[in-house]
Amino acid sequence: MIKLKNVSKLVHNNEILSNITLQVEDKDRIGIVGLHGSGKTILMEILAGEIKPSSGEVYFDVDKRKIAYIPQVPKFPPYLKVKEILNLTSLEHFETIDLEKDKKVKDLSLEEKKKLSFYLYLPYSPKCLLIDDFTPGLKEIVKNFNGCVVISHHNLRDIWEFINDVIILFKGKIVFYDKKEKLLYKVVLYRSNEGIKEIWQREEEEENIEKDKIVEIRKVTPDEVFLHFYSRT
Ligand SMILES: Nc1ncnc2c1ncn2[C@@H]1O[C@H](COP(=O)(O)OP(=O)(O)OP(=O)(O)O)[C@@H](O)[C@H]1O
Repeated sequence: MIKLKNVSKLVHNNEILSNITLQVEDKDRIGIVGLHGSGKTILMEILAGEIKPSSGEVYFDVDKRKIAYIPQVPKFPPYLKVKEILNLTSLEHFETIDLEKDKKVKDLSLEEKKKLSFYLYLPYSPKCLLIDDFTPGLKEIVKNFNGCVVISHHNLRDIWEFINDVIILFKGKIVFYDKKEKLLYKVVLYRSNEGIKEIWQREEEEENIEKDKIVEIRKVTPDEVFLHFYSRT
């Protein structure tokens, strides 16, 4: 549905995305995680067709109006009321929308602005949902969305239940792109001549330390794995 091939982005001569290749298919649910400044927003803007890369190719095999893109901080005229914005669309059943219709944009929380952003796409029956920086209040929207989903966030914990695949960005590069289960690890603590040491292993692997040397086996969270292997300089 959306494909990026060898995409890079320069801003003021700094390469803030490098050689990104990825593919979002109809039923994919992808989480994009990375530390602050790793390039998540720029990548989401490219996936949404909002900005163009400096080099590489972007293919959209979908009507772009059907890509519901929820920016990190959606912008609407501050003094318009929710109902005035909804009136600009061909949306018919406002009553199903869980926002106060008489509230002005300036009085909405960030989460409410994100929801409003999503509702504006409803008349187009969106096929793909892109959320830049997930917030918990969007949970129901994500769960019930029928189509591809790409969510960026700075940790895996908050988005784990909604995604199947994970992309980890580090300094503008993809350093991990696979099924989320590949991030399930355990730490084996064992006795050695130099004291207690640890080894990180995939959860399903047999411990490759002699049994009588093992002190403890500890499950680690996917976020610990993300920080340990994929976010170090
Ligand atoms: N318009 C711009 N001009 C200069 N630098 C920019 C611009 N936009 C982004 N950058 C830089 O590009 C890098 C990636 O930014 P981006 O906002 O995509 O990261 P992010 O992963 O979304 O971060 P965060 O988690 O803080 O939202 C950062 O180092 C940022 O400072």
